[in-house]
Amino acid sequence: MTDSSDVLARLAQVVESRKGADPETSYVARLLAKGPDAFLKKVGEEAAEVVMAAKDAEHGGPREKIVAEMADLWFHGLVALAYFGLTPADVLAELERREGLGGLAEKAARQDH
Ligand SMILES: N=c1c2ncn([C@@H]3O[C@H](COP(=O)(O)OP(=O)(O)OP(=O)(O)O)[C@@H](O)[C@H]3O)c2ncn1[C@@H]1O[C@H](COP(=O)(O)O)[C@@H](O)[C@H]1O
Repeated sequence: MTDSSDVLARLAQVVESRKGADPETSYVARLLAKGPDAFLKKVGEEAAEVVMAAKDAEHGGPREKIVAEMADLWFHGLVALAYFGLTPADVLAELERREGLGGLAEKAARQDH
């Protein structure tokens, strides 16, 4: 039995291992071989599907659909991170950095608002 809290790190390793793998046998290798336009398009599509699933759930649709679409979004996001030499740990570190800093306070402190 594996620890699901490490799944992002494990999946990132698998994605990394697919760099240069055979696009005929690996979906990740195929996406990476096609280049950024392919997986960034998927990120956009999956984000839209999250929104649609959530809007459905507002009207009684299955919440499980949000989970499935969010998983697709996170997965394609991991492919994008890997392409740019980044990992889930980088994103988690950023969230950790923001811990305790309220969004409204952060916005007020920004020059560009
Ligand atoms: N978590 C995932 C994962 N989630 C979603 N997908 C694929 O992402 C695609 C999502 O596309 P859609 O839902 O839009 O369906 P589609 O119409 O088939 O997609 P397109 O033809 O538009 O690409 C599907 O082919 C899914 O199978 C994933 N493919 C792989 N993984 C993980 O990545 C690992 C490595 O995968 P391979 O590189 O294929 O070995 C796997 O072991 C899994 O752990």
